Amino acid sequence: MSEAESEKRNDDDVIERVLAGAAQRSSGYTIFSSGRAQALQENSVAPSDDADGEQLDREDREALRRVAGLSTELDDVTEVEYRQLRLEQVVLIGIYSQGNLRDAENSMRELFALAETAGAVVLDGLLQKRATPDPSTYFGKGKARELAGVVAAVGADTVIVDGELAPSQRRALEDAIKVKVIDRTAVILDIFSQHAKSREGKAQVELAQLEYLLPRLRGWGDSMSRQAGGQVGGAGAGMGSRGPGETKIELDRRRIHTRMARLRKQIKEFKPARDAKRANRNRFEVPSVAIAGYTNAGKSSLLNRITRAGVLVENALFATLDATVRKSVTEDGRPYTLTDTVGFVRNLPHQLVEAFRSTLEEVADSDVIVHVVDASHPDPASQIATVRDVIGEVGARDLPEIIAFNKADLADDDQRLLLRGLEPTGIFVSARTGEGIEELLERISDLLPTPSIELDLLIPYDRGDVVAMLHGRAVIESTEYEEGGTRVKARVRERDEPMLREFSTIG
Ligand SMILES: Nc1nc2c(ncn2[C@@H]2O[C@H](COP(=O)(O)OP(=O)(O)OP(=O)(O)O)[C@@H](O)[C@H]2O)c(=O)[nH]1
Ligand SMILES: [Mg+2]
Repeated sequence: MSEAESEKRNDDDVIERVLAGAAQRSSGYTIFSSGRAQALQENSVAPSDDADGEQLDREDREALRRVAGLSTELDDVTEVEYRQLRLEQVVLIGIYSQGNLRDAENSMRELFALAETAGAVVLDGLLQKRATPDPSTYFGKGKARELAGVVAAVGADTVIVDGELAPSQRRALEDAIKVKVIDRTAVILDIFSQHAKSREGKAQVELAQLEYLLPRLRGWGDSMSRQAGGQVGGAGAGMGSRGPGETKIELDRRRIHTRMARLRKQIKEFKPARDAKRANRNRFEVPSVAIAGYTNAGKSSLLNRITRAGVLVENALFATLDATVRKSVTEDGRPYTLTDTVGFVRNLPHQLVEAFRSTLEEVADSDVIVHVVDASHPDPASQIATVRDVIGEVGARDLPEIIAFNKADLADDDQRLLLRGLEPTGIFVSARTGEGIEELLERISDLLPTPSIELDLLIPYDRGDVVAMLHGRAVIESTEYEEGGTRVKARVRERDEPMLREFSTIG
């Protein structure tokens, strides 16, 4: 089989897989074991803080053990274009420049957690000092060769780059190190595709995957059409560029475009239902609290602690991908909703920012934002900044925000001091020990819009809807059943008062 033919076949597999993927992905297997979850929290393979690139390199290599017999054969390298990470043995690579080593290390740690979450086993992590990525091979030719040695030595079958790779960079790097190479975006997309539950979520993730895949279709026709460089139609492309490869790629492109169009249409069709749901909530105006924050900060755990809702908690990134709404009441009996949201992450692939705008819109709609921050994280400031950026993007910047430093049980005095400095009004809480939860609830209660208008109402028995509405949005002080209907004493919000006037027994 010629090279072009084999690539063609491979493209075929890939496209089939992505297009058919949604169904398989929903089959609901669990990929997290408690053992791995532990490793995430400990950051056991993560580089130490004061190391430079060389040390990191050495230390990590010494700490590694190769799992025999599991490495993938080299033949597989070109086999899969859109790669799935599951259970792959990976080496992480990244670059850092003068003065941002710490940042690069933190980002690397996060990539480590992302890779584990996607189901890969991380064998090594390497950071190279260079101001900008090499345009052709990302790492530069010499370093790429060294990397090839490390990869072979530890028996990795995949390299993950902490950054975004141009399709051509990825190809060149792959040719140099002889194993498949993927970037951070691909890892995040993979996690999202494994975790999306709702039909809308799945459609959005698939769309994002196809968007990502499209410019990365590898094949003869692809490189040829690039050579033809901007000439119109096929006519100027010249001899040899109109082979079966090109036809095939074009065909695939068309199929992908068709599929994408259908997904976009589907997603559009979900919108009215979502808006109706939201409008309904607005009509009944139960005040709402959104729990937002960086991925793995403990948002779902906090929601569980508050409502005992049993929301999926996992020591993994992006455990929550669909917004979960729970009801709660304040001390003085005012009902409100609590919404768990998808976690934020830096460099969220732009395809996904758009895709998850819908979940984030929940945040923009809320009355109060509880911004959960992992108190045990080495770089809380940049996590806070990332989350605030996204909050701003969805137009929720002016909403009251409560900073909750979660995992306070893991923060020592120094860390607490540092966090205090960052956010003097932040509350230390722990979903695990229960520390600070009372204070958090009080703060929420203070910030929620309060019903203050006292009403004494007599509601006819055929107006059950009004009674139900009151239960949703007012503080009910007493209910009695009289001859003329239900007598309710309640406190309501100012803006609800006019429509209740007709049932008022006073005035
Ligand atoms: N020690 C400690 N661990 C916590 C605390 N709260 C949460 N965790 C752990 O942190 C991990 C992440 O918790 P989740 O509640 O799933 O975090 P999340 O913010 O909802 O994460 P995503 O949905 O993935 O964005 C889990 O392993 C929790 O057990 C806490 O107060 N203390
Ligand atoms: Mg969660």
